Amino acid sequence: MKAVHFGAGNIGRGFIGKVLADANVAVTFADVNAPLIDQLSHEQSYKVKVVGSHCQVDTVTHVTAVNSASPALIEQIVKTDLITTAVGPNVLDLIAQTIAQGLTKRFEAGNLTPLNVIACENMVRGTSHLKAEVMNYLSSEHAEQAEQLIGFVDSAVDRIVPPSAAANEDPLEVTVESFSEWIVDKGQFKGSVPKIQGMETTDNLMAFVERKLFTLNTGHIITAYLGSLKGHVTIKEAIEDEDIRQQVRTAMQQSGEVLINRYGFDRDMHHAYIDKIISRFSNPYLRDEIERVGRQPIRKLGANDRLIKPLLGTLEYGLENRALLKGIAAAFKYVNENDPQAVELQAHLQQHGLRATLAHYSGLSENSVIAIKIENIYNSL
Ligand SMILES: NC(=O)c1ccc[n+]([C@@H]2O[C@H](COP(=O)([O-])OP(=O)(O)OC[C@H]3O[C@@H](n4cnc5c(N)ncnc54)[C@H](O)[C@@H]3O)[C@@H](O)[C@H]2O)c1
Ligand SMILES: O=P(O)(O)OC[C@@H](O)[C@@H](O)[C@H](O)[C@H](O)CO
Repeated sequence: MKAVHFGAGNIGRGFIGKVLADANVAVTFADVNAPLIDQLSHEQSYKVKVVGSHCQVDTVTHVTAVNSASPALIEQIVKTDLITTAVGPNVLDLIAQTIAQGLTKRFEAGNLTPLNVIACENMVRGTSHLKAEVMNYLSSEHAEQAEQLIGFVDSAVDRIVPPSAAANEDPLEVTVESFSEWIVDKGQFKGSVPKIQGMETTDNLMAFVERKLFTLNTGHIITAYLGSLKGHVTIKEAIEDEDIRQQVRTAMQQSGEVLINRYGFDRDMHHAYIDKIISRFSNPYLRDEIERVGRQPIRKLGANDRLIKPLLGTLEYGLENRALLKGIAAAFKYVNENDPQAVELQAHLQQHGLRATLAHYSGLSENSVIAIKIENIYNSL
């Protein structure tokens, strides 16, 4: 089996590419980072340090790489059996055109075998979003063929993979936690569902997507923003601050009540899931900086993302949400001159004030009780 994987970054090399290569899938990475692509295509292998209660170094072999602007990538899409991505939600729209060109050429070449596409991003139903973008670039005849032959499969992906240490002598090496979870929507495949160890199928994907987003990502971002307020640099430092840990745990319990109401999760098991996540945040072998986890605050304040979506759930079910509100308020205190979205958010905030900025980026109404509460907490921080 052959796969094209867009994005040879942390999750690309450290998780999805590794799972596929370990399952004997011939993986071609596609990326815009020319030195990375040159080195990957030269070495055709790289090391993954897996760190946790047990540490080991694995070598991923038999991989190739192409520049994502190269015509060679289109040829790969003509012949491949699977396309996966880990490029970041904002980049999906950019690769849609390339995927559409590849599909067009594939249909014109008479390749009518099913192909599945799985976006592995922190984004609710990211593959469905990608599908809509790809369809925009296909002729009506090819769009019809794509509906028949191309499976756009949504997924939930969980493994903490920070960038490798700058001091690392091997730029291809990546360090990952031992925990990993990749869950895909069984009902969206075309043709037979590939059997890949490390890729689980479900017919209840949204429960897994929201469980992961509302717990790991909600807890992660609140750890980052509260940690930043107190001058911490890494997630480990922040979560080991007793005061922050308590607030993060409470926020995860509040979003957890939404999940319990919506999906009927067992409360004790969910609290054990929260404990496990908190222990993952303090993995002593990973250096995960607040700057990475806090990245792109505007994306994270979106109505469908890790802060506002669980908050809307607490309003839907009439649940306690003060710790979530504090996490949202802290997002507006996040200052990072190296992060264009943090700069934009602060500029908007200075010009328009908190409630108008919140309304602009999250869709919460400016004069709602909830916006006023967030503003009061913001003023007290
Ligand atoms: N790192 C994690 O812990 C983690 C865990 C789960 C999910 N995710 C998600 O995985 C995705 C990737 O995150 P990451 O941490 O690996 O980021 P990353 O920045 O390490 O990797 C992204 C890669 O995409 C490449 N890229 C950018 N534009 C491209 C294009 N047009 N074509 C091809 N490649 C392009 C970049 O050069 C980079 O190598 C994000 O959606 C993130 O939310 C990350
Ligand atoms: O990748 P982002 O920017 O959406 O979120 C930052 C982190 O919370 C995230 O990458 C986690 O490490 C990951 O979701 C763990 O599975």
